[in-house]
Amino acid sequence: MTIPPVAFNDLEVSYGENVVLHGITASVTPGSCVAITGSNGSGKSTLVKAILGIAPVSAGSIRLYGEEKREKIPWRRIGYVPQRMSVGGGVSSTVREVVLTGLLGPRQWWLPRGVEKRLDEVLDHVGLSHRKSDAFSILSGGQQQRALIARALIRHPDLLMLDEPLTGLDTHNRKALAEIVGKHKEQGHTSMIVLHELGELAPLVDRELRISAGHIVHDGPCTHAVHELHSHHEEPTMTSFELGMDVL
Ligand SMILES: Nc1ncnc2c1ncn2[C@@H]1O[C@H](COP(=O)(O)OP(=O)(O)OP(=O)(O)O)[C@@H](O)[C@H]1O
Repeated sequence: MTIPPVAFNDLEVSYGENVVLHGITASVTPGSCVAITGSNGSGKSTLVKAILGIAPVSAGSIRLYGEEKREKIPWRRIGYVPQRMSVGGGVSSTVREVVLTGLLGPRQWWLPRGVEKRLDEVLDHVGLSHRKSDAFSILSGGQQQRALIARALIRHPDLLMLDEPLTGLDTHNRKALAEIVGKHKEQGHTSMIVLHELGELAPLVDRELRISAGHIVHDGPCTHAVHELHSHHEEPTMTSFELGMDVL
C-alpha cells in the first residue's frame, strides 16, 4: 500500500481557548494536487502550519509519510512557501543565498556538493536566472514569490505546500506558477495549495478540501464556490519567515 504524504486523523488545533480546527480527517493521495479553500480566517493556513509542526495540535494526529514523531519525519521531502506578507522586508541576502537556504535544515548546516548546478536549474525553472546576484529585497513581489518557490524546489520535494501563491500576482506570474506546479505534478509529486480562487491552477487541482470555521465542509472535486470566498478578514499573527522550523 502506498503511504500517503499527509494523513490527518481527527485533528484539532487550538490557540489557547480558541479552537481553530475541529476534527479534521483526510488523507492525501501521492501525486495529487489538493486545493485547500475557505473564507478568510477559516483555518486554511493553520492546517498547513499544523502539517509543518508550527501550529499547536491539541488533539488527534498528523502523519507525514506515515510518521507522526517529528524526529522521524523526512522533512527534506517537503517544500513550503509561506503566504506572502511583506516577506522580502529586511532580507538583505541575494536571490542565490535565499534559494540555497532551502538546502539547509536542522541536521544540515552546510551546503552539499554540486549546489551551483542545482541552483542554476531551479532558477531557470522559475525564470529568475538573470536575478541570481540581486538582493532579494529589490525583486518585485511576484519575483520574490518565484524565488521562494525556487527555494522550496531546490530540495527536490515530493510534497510542495504553497500558501495562497496566486495572491498579488499578475497574469504572467500566475501562468508561470501554474507551469511550475504542473511540472511538479507531471513528475508524480504531490501539492497542497491554499487558494482563494483556483484561477490558472484549476486544471491541475484533483481535489478540493474546503474549510469553514475550522471544519471540512467539502472534500471532493472542485466546486465553483471558491470564486466567491471573500468574507470578513482576520489577520493571523505570524512572522514573515517563521524561521526555526524544519522546512524553512
Ligand atoms: N498564531 C496565532 N495565534 C492566535 N490565533 C491565531 C494564530 N494564527 C491564526 N490564528 C487564528 O486562527 C484562525 C484561522 O487563521 P488562518 O490564518 O488559519 O486562516 P486562513 O483561513 O488561512 O485565513 P486567510 O485566508 O485570511 O489567510 C483565525 O481566527 C486567526 O486569527
